[in-house]
Amino acid sequence: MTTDTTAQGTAPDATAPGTTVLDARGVTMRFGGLTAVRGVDLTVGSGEIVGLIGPNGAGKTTFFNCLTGLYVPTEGEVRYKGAVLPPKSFKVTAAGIARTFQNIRLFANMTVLENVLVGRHTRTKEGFWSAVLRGPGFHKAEAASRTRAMELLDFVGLADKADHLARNLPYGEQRKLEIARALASEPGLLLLDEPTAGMNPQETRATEELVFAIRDMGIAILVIEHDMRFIFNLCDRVAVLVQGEKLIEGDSATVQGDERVIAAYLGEPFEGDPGAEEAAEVAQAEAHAAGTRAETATTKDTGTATDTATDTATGSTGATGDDATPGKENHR
Ligand SMILES: Nc1ncnc2c1ncn2[C@@H]1O[C@H](COP(=O)(O)OP(=O)(O)OP(=O)(O)O)[C@@H](O)[C@H]1O
Repeated sequence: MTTDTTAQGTAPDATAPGTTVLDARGVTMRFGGLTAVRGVDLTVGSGEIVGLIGPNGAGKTTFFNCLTGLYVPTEGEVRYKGAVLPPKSFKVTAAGIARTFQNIRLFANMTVLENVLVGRHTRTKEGFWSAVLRGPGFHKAEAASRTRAMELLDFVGLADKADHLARNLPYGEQRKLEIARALASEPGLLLLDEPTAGMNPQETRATEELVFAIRDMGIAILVIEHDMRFIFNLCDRVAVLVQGEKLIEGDSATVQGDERVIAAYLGEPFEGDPGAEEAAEVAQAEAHAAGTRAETATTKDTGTATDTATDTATGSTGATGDDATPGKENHR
């Protein structure tokens, strides 16, 4: 991966230091009777990396969707560089906000380069007739787009795979390609939804470097992630959502030291805490799994390799289904 930001220069939509790039106020999103996000305020300034964390179902992705025009908030307002966001995702992208998705959304049968070129369409001014007639303006614009797309692939470390089909890339590289495609729209704010999900520790570390390099290009970043180490290493500020509401916001030390965050993620729940119910369910599943293992051990005189492998594969937490998927192991 290339992280030499001097080679990449400054992003076209970079903002002067100290400016508020994103200003979300009182964002509420209801789905029928369910309030997924309730009155959330959040700002992201230029040069900042802000983290958004919270247990499963806390409303993080819904909040992201409210920032990108996928959802129109039931209440509240979102401003990007002072202007209220348009209620359509392609207009939000054109305004300068790009995102990646929790579930990778690439064009699997297109090449790596073509995927990045798709991301550039909001930045090319050539119209329909220019494309049909393929005049000099079109060829010039196309060449410029390809050059920029290759620069971005070089930046994320995928230049040598430009001609590969996206579906043939390993999982970690598909995530990088998603980031390159998002950068192709030349954003001033990049929203990353679980960028390290499914990655091994080395890939996670490389992603951390990549995000710092993007920040150094002048792009503000808001990131959702369940990997706490990644978040606290990376972010200038972290906001915690629990049951749709912002529980706390602050620097890494403040958030890590907050007893409600510790209860929701790391330790014992305390009465009335919004994460208490979930933590209690996990504790119950752990107790159940421990009981089952103890019973198995007493009914068998000799342990076998199969027993050990099964215990390891199912995990000591008794996690199944979604909870056992990569990237979900830090949901506590
Ligand atoms: N389109 C929708 N219609 C109805 N309910 C929804 C919709 N999208 C999300 N929800 C609900 O809103 C709540 C918040 O979901 P959301 O996906 O935003 O949480 P999250 O914090 O991103 O969770 P995770 O960490 O598991 O991705 C959940 O109860 C979810 O079931």
